[in-house]
Amino acid sequence: MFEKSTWIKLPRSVIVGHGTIDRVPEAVADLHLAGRPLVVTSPTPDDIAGDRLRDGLAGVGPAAETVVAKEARFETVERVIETARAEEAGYLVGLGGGKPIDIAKMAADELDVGFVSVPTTASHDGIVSGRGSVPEGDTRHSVAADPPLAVIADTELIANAPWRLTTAGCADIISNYTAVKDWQLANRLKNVEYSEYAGELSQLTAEMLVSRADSVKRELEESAWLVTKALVSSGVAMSIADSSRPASGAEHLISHQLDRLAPDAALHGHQVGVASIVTEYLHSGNDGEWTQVRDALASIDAPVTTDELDIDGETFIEAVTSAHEIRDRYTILGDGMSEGAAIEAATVTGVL
Ligand SMILES: NC(=O)C1=CN([C@@H]2O[C@H](COP(=O)(O)OP(=O)(O)OC[C@H]3O[C@@H](n4cnc5c(N)ncnc54)[C@H](OP(=O)(O)O)[C@@H]3O)[C@@H](O)[C@H]2O)C=CC1
Ligand SMILES: O=C(CO)COP(=O)(O)O
Ligand SMILES: [Zn+2]
Repeated sequence: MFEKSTWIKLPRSVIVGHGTIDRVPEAVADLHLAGRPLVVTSPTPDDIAGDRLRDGLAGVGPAAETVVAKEARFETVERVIETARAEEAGYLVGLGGGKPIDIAKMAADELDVGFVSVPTTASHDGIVSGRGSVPEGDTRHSVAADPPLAVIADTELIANAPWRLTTAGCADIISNYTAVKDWQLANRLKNVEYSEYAGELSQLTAEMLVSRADSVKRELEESAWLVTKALVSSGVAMSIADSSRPASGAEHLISHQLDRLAPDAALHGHQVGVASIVTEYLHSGNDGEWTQVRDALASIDAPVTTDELDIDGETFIEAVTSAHEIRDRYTILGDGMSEGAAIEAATVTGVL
């Protein structure tokens, strides 16, 4: 008897383009979101776009309250939940990079209210996905949460954000190549459920971005457009899989370890990019596709070495050799790499 079932949760509206922040009220009305909005943001996005967003929202409902969050921690999520309850917020709007968007996403999930994502950077696919990521103590929690009801990405704002944030978003997408390979490996070796649709979509997203890498250029709004659309597509792949597997394999495990060992040294996307050069080498060997991954990263100005990440080689090797411990997610790292093998892989690929 056939007993499978699936529930795919996706954003209902995705609005990407020039000046779209002014369409947030329209999207809110279209979704029938009602009551007082609570804007969750961080200092820079609040300065850049907070008033414009709040003024717009005041046209379709009560004046918005705001929480300015500096850190993505569980206690910040709690603070947002308390404020939302005290203000009887009807829905939450995350304005900014990954930090405020994750916080708003997790708080909205707990409160069971609607959540709208208004990214001001295209730094990774968490701006669209149904996952929140919070560092806590020695580990990082990747938490399932409902994806945003709407994603409204203003390419003008995103294009004016520091270029390195956009190259980090590109690198997060390029790392989909190795994430999918890890997922397929886990399927073959450990019978982990694999979705062909999600895997193909994730891979296709990376291929399309790489094939258009020539158009990814500093201060070109078209770059923000290309990268944001790729992040949306990657987020959809994760929603189809109901897992971050299509976009998060061993390269993400290594990056999560780097967050712990060298906090705030480099951006998430840049770390996963460099790590994916090494994990691609582990998958396909010396004559394999790791040079393509490296060249794709280099072509969009993303780091390809530990020096460019501003992380020392020893720390990187420690992250590679311990990454398998942090999560029950089978990858090419298996039950762990020896230090010698990790140094060899990082040296051959020029990462060290
Ligand atoms: N949910 C998921 O799947 C994932 C979540 N993450 C999480 O996302 C976070 C990292 O994402 P990231 O976007 O780098 O984090 P941030 O939200 O910290 O944004 C990065 C920096 O960019 C600044 N900024 C944001 N928008 C603009 C703009 N338009 N112009 C100028 N500066 C701007 C921020 O300012 P300010 O300092 O004022 O905030 C911050 O300094 C981490 O918390 C990580 O755990 C990472 C990967 C996946
Ligand atoms: O960053 C991600 C996908 O790009 C998701 O990371 P996690 O698997 O840690 O949630
Ligand atoms: Zn990522």
